[in-house]
Amino acid sequence: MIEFEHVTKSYPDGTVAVADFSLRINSHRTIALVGSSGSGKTTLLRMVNRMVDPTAGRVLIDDNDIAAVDPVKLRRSIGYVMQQGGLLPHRTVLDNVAAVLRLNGMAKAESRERALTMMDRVGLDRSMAKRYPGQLSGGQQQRVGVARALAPEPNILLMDEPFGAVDPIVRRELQDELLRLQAELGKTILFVTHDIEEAFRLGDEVVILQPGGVIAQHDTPAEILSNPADDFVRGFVGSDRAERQLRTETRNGRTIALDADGKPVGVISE
Ligand SMILES: Nc1ncnc2c1ncn2[C@@H]1O[C@H](COP(=O)(O)OP(=O)(O)OP(=O)(O)O)[C@@H](O)[C@H]1O
Repeated sequence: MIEFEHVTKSYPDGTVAVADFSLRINSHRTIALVGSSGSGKTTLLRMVNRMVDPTAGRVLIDDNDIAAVDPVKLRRSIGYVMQQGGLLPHRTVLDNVAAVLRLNGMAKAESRERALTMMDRVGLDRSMAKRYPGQLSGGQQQRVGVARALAPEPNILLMDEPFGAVDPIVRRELQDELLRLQAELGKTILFVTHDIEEAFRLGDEVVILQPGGVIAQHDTPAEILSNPADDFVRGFVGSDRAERQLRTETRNGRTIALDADGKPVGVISE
């Protein structure tokens, strides 16, 4: 369990990135933090592995205040996937995936074996192991990033816009892959995105942020769509948009879903 208790982060230049933010994240859940640029998402995520320390308030993991935990040790125990993958360009894929294992003192042969298994897990062919990150597609690089984060078997996975830089089709594939992995692994995932569709697809719960890390709504996707807290949320999730306003119609004996413009978007299965 991760708990933010009244955390504030102000930077020396006076910017208050997050003010009095509280949130409890239960274990084995995927929480999507979504908000526009500058709403404090990255700041909050980085508080969990102490890449950012709050100026006030506390962050607890399993009831322990992480301010008392050595930051390097903490970072090695928590998976972290960044937008651009953050891979080491002059190290092979295999060495990238094995990097934290080696830092944690695992023997070379064992770490390489574990790294290959992780590559299998995330759907990367073993033939990629000897390549360098620059020789991979954007989607493959993100898979390497996920494999590397998962290799030390962390309980917590932090993901900061991990699929933001890939095209929509690959993005969808990577989202599916993450859903599949999560069903298998049951990690506690904190996922940052500015894309509400992605948040709804991946999050068991979604936290919609306003600037300053103010929580506009924290709920399940279904609850947010059916019961938006206010106009800000309504606008953010686009519940007034034509593609969200679905109606059904029966054609050729089947029930199809149409958006507000009458465009068919799917079939209702009985
Ligand atoms: N080192 C820093 N010094 C001063 N201000 C900062 C610093 N880092 C972040 N900020 C400010 O804090 C606020 C929140 O930034 P943060 O990166 O957490 O937002 P975000 O929601 O992740 O944005 P994005 O989606 O653009 O990444 C912004 O106004 C940003 O300019």
